[in-house]
Amino acid sequence: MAEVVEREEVTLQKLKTMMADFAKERDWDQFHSPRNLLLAMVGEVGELSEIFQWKGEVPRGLPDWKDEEKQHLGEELSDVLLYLVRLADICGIDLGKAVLSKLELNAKKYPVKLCKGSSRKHTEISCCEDDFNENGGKEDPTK
Ligand SMILES: Nc1ccn([C@H]2C[C@H](O)[C@@H](COP(=O)(O)OP(=O)(O)OP(=O)(O)O)O2)c(=O)n1
Repeated sequence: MAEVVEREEVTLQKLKTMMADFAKERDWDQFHSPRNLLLAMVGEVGELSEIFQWKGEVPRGLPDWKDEEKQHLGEELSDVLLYLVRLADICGIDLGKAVLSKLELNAKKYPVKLCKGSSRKHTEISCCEDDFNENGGKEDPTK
């Protein structure tokens, strides 16, 4: 890529621009269609999965992994992120805006008081009184 971004300066916006430049310089816009990018991203998720395949559960921070293995992991995570950023761009989705909205939605779906210490899906969380509407029906916390 033409420009090297300092670590602390990385933003979704910069990654989007760098991927757009990367594709343009190579005349690869023709290949970066939504479907192609989605398949490329899923392929990279597969490569990411392969790193963990057959290892069983591994401790957080991967203390026993070699530097090369961690570097490889960083590369595959990056491939997934780069294709995701590019896919969002090509689809006209503002990923920064979308991800902040999604976090807000997640917080509504999973209120701390109902979810703390539980990994249950939001559809299985029993509603508190506030979540019932005047008809006695269950409010969808996501609406
Ligand atoms: N048409 C393409 C091909 C590649 N890339 C970029 C995005 C990814 O970050 C990386 C993917 O490159 P490879 O397909 O070579 O995949 P890997 O880097 O995983 O290499 P390998 O499959 O040999 O492990 O390059 C891209 O934007 N558009």
